[in-house]
Amino acid sequence: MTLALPVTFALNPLSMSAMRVDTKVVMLGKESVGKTSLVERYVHHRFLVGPYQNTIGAAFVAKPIQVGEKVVTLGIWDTAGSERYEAMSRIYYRGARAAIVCYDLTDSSSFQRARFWVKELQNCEEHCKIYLCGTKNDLVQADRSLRQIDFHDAQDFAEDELFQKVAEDYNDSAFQCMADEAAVDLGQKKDSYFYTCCHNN
Ligand SMILES: Nc1nc2c(ncn2[C@@H]2O[C@H](COP(=O)(O)OP(=O)(O)OP(=O)(O)O)[C@@H](O)[C@H]2O)c(=O)[nH]1
Repeated sequence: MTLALPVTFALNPLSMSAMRVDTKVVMLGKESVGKTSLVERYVHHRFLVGPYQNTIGAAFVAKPIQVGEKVVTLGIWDTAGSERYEAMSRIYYRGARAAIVCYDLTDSSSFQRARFWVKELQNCEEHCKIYLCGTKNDLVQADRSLRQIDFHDAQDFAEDELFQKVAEDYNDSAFQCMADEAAVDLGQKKDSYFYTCCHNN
C-alpha cells in the first residue's frame, strides 16, 4: 500500500483546519534539544547538517502512517523551544492528543525544561498522552562522560508521575462515585500516560 507524501508548513494553527488529520501531536522541549531533527529524520529520512537554525513559532507537518490495515495521519506541530516563544507554544499544544516532550541527554537544564512542560500539559491538557524522549544518544554513546541525565533519573521521573497519576485518577474516580450519588456531572475522567524513549540520530 502506498502512503501520501508528507506535507510541511510553517504557519498559523488556525489556518490548518481545512487539512484532514486524524490526531494532533505536539513536539515540546528546550531549544536545540533536537525536536526538528527528530521530525525531519522520521518524516523526510534526513538529518540536516550545518549551522543550527532555531524554529520560529512552529512548523507543521502532516504524516500518514500505516497502522495495520489503516492509515493514520498525524498532524505534527514542531514548536520553538526558546522561552521567548513559550506563550505561542501554549497555543500549539491546545487540543493535542499526544505530546513528545524532548530533552537532550547531554544537557541537564533541558530535563528541567521537560519537567516544566510535563506539569503544564498535566494541568492544561488532560486528554493529552505524554511521551518523554531523551535525544542525542549518539553523543553519549561516543563519550559516556557527556551524559548529564542518568537513565534511572528519567525512568524515576516517568514512574513517579505515572504512580502519581494512578493515585490522582483513583481520587478523581472515588470523588466521581460520591458525586454520582449526589447526581453531579463532573465531566470526563483524566487520561494521561507516560512513555520514555531514547532517540539516536
Ligand atoms: N549529535 C546530535 N546532534 C543533534 C541531534 N539532534 C539534533 N542535533 C543537533 O542539535 C542542534 C539543534 O537541533 P534542532 O533539531 O534544530 O533542535 P530544536 O529542538 O528543534 O531547536 P529549536 O527549534 O530551537 O526549538 C542542531 O545543530 C542539530 O544538528 C542528535 O540526535 N545528535
